[in-house]
Amino acid sequence: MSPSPVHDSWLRSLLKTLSWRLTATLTTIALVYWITGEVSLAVAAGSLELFLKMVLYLGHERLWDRLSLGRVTRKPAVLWFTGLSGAGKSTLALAVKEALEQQNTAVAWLDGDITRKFLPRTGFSREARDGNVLKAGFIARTLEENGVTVVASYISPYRATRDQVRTMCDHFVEIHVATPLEICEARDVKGLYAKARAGEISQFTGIDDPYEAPHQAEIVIDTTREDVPAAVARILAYLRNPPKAPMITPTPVKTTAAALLSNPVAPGKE
Ligand SMILES: Nc1ncnc2c1ncn2[C@@H]1O[C@H](COP(=O)(O)OS(=O)(=O)O)[C@@H](OP(=O)(O)O)[C@H]1O
Ligand SMILES: Nc1ncnc2c1ncn2[C@@H]1O[C@H](COP(=O)(O)OP(=O)(O)O)[C@@H](O)[C@H]1O
Repeated sequence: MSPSPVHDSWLRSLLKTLSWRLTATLTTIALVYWITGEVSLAVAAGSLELFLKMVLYLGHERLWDRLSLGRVTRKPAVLWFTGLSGAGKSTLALAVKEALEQQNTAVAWLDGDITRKFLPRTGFSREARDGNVLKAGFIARTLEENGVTVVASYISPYRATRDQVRTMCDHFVEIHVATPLEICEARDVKGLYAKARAGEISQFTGIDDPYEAPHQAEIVIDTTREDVPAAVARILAYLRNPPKAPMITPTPVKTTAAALLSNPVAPGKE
């Protein structure tokens, strides 16, 4: 059994000991007085018990803190949201992150719009996107290895690259945000579809760059049919109760940082 990452500090145990002892001792004093009608006996019993049981309780509490028996810990996962620009990846990823935090799950959100600002060589050529997605995948799997569940929202348009990230992670859940192109274009959250149609930006996914939909995503969400709370509930239900046999059995490939660094996106290919 792996050690639990959640532990109580000594101070917390001590405060719990004091608060419990106060409650329990006052109860004892009241009971002894009720049974015997003698104040001095009630106070004597309470005082003896106060010190003896405080020591016993603290020892007992620290012992239980060392045991993982019966502790419910969620296995970390990488929830990979893929889909067209404007499909709803970021909206859903953030909502899932917040829902998991409510359940005291350690969770991190990786989003293309954010990580592109600090990851090197993140253009929109095929090679640059592959590099971008693999780097994000590497960060995701490193977080996962350290007990953090990851919600990642990347267009990640190429099937083979997503499958490569799958092999890097222990528990990869591919979530296809399958909003149709015409809806994404009508939303045009950032005005990028209009620019792409006007020829002001090129290599835009769904317009003049391909999006390869997953063949076997664990979860498919069409945001025209399912609102955010319903989709979040379905994702959480999947995590609570994943299918016994995984739909896809990847061959684990532990891509190392060194391997990623030795295969960078060639400068000028962005
Ligand atoms: N040419 C082109 N194609 C697609 N997207 C473009 C492009 N230029 C800029 N953007 C903006 O970049 C965001 C996509 O970044 P990603 O890191 O998710 O892309 S990828 O996975 O590497 O393909 C994407 O964000 P989302 O709309 O949140 O998906 C766009 O805002
Ligand atoms: N059911 C839904 N799920 C997610 N987003 C939705 C849904 N219905 C409407 N939207 C809207 O669609 C837009 C999706 O934008 P965003 O999450 O930034 O997409 P992406 O990250 O895929 O580019 C947001 O304005 C969001 O409010």
